[in-house]
Amino acid sequence: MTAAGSPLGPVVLIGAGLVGASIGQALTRAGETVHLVDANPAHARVAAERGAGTLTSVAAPHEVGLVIVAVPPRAIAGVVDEALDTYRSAAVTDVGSVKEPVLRELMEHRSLGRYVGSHPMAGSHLPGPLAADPELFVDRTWAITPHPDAEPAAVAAVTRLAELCGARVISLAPDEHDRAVGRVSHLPHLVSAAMAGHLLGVPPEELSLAGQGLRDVTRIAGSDPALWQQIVSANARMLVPELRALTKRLTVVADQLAEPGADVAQWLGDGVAGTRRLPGKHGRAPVDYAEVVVEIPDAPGSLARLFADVDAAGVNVEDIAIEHDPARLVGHLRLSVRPERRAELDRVMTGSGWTVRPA
Ligand SMILES: NC(=O)C1=CN([C@@H]2O[C@H](COP(=O)(O)OP(=O)(O)OC[C@H]3O[C@@H](n4cnc5c(N)ncnc54)[C@H](O)[C@@H]3O)[C@@H](O)[C@H]2O)C=CC1
Ligand SMILES: O=C(O)C(=O)Cc1ccc(O)cc1
Repeated sequence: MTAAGSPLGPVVLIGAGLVGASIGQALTRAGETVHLVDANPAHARVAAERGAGTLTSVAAPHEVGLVIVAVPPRAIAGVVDEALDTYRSAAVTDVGSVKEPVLRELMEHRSLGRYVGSHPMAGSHLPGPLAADPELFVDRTWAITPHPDAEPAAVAAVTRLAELCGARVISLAPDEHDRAVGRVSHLPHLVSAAMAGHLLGVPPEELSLAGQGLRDVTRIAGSDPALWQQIVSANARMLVPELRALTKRLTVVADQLAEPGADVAQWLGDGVAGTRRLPGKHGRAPVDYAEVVVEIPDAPGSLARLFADVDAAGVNVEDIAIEHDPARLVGHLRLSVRPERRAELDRVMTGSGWTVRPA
């Protein structure tokens, strides 16, 4: 196993899908040797072609420093179990979205000093190695969930893995982790799926009125249902009470609106207060950014020209979003900037010939 700060040693990555291949790319870029293994040989091949590691098998399994298991949740415990037997001095981690059930299953039949669970809090709605991105984890949180018997060297190796991927590490007990991600990741997924599923009953002529708000709320519902079925069922213990509490919150507003002259300002105000509790960029306090919306023609080179003009304005852009106009061949680029910089960006963009729309 590795000491803090030194190379991880040969790494074996089992599961070269979205998360696995992204980790492989980041580690390979950092100079580590990564051996790729996947039940689907095409995934391993694509991941290798995209710079996630090598398809050659490990010559000396006892020299492997770290094994990373990035397979779907249901397969994790079995694969970790086998990896602990095959790679007899390696630290072994998994990147699954739910930690406690995997630990409980493993603890039933073996000692686990070299196993430390972990979970990078970044992903995509697209599965498989074609969607992999070596930058996926940069500045994102990576939870490490050591159990009481975890060896310090194994914890150090997994911490180093997260750091080499550019992530910020936090350490949590497995069930604390599951409660937290149930609230901030799995419940939002179910809410998004509920809203999107509700659209099945909305006629197409009404859907043509949809704006960015509906797209924002339903974006994550487009993720792989086979993966999410496994995630939410593994974390059902934490999710069921949260779902019931959220259902009550919806019932409150339905009951209020059923009364003539209903006042739901307090209920909506709680929503505003909730958004302000989320940490801002890079974990800093949230800032209310101002927005400048610029119309962009759907033509090659437009975005590059636009960004060159934004750059010339000398205004730091904190976030961007692109919306497509459903009726015309234009897009709207929404630039978030600090409020005191909004007027200057508006002035420079208008002066450079761009159409600035009301935000
Ligand atoms: N998709 C996301 O946004 C995130 C997912 N995760 C977790 O990461 C893990 C992987 O998820 P994704 O990369 O999104 O899935 P994916 O479907 O893109 O990749 C999973 C890979 O594992 C392979 N595989 C399946 N069973 C295997 C086995 N028994 N042995 C070897 N390979 C096997 C599949 O062929 C596939 O290439 C899951 O446990 C998930 O909970 C964690 C953070 C984010
Ligand atoms: O849910 C989120 O906020 C994401 O950014 C994507 C994601 C999906 C599944 C995970 O286990 C972790 C992260």
